[in-house]
Amino acid sequence: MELMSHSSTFLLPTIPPSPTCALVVLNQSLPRFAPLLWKHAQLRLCADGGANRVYDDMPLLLPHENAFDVRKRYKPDVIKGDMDSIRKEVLEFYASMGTKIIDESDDQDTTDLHKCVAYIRDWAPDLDKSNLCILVAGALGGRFDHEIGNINVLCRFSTIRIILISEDCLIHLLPRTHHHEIHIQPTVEGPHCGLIPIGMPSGSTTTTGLQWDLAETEMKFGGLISTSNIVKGEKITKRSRIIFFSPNSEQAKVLLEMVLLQMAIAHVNYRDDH
Ligand SMILES: Nc1ncnc2c1ncn2[C@@H]1O[C@H](COP(=O)(O)OP(=O)(O)OP(=O)(O)O)[C@@H](O)[C@H]1O
Ligand SMILES: Cc1ncc(C[n+]2csc(CCO)c2C)c(N)n1
Repeated sequence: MELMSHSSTFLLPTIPPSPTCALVVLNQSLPRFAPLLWKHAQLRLCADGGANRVYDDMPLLLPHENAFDVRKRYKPDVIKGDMDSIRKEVLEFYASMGTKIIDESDDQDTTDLHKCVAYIRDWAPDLDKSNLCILVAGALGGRFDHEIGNINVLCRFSTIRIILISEDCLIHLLPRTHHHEIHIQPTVEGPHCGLIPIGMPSGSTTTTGLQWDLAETEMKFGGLISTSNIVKGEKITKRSRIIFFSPNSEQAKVLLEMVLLQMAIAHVNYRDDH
């Protein structure tokens, strides 16, 4: 089974050379490091009411700059959704600046995030999907039905790397088709993390690098799931690693949650000069 590497370099101020990043902004308060994610992304989308958040919150995150200048600079490439949440003035502002508006109000069976991920998938049909990473800002910590809907998008597009990000943590799927190596960025991530089986029990999982490692352990809802786990302390200058083996192809996909260090994120963001 192939090894898949994960590393949240998009949380650091230096631009990572790869992979290609797309950003989707959802309809929740922008995390304070939103300008950094925006800088790293080659394509920026707002899911319906997410456009209100960019319009309202970006100037608040950059209080020393003129609000109109900030709005002009942080112009989404695409606004897509069923358009029942975006304000008229916001729609008109971005439309007049050349943002592509895609109204899919006819589709009331998929979420606005789903619609945006489908757009990104089709945007670069020739791009090797292992080189694409979709960052989703504002995906967690809000309404529970929306949160679960956002997690369901990870499962529906399980061959695409999608990372759901909130102010406090980020989560991504560890597909059962691969072994996984997770590089922790100790200035912004950890030490807490969780491994959560999703969809069905995870028959047998093995990890190294955690305080409570799993050794061919079954995880399932109603049984053991790995919450409040800790990445084993390594020197802060050294990148920590978790190795995660999923040897049983019948087992569930597993969600990895990494807790984000608030202060360090703020520090990264303050140093960001866009
Ligand atoms: N409170 C929330 N928590 C988590 N995600 C959210 C929340 N609100 C919105 N989202 C995400 O942002 C996207 C766009 O939000 P928006 O409010 O425009 O959606 P919506 O479909 O109009 O929601 P609804 O009609 O259920 O209020 C949603 O598809 C969802 O992925
Ligand atoms: C069984 C079922 N439950 C809920 C909805 C409603 N719904 C799901 S996604 C969506 C679009 C939100 O922008 C809406 C309204 C549905 N269609 N089918």
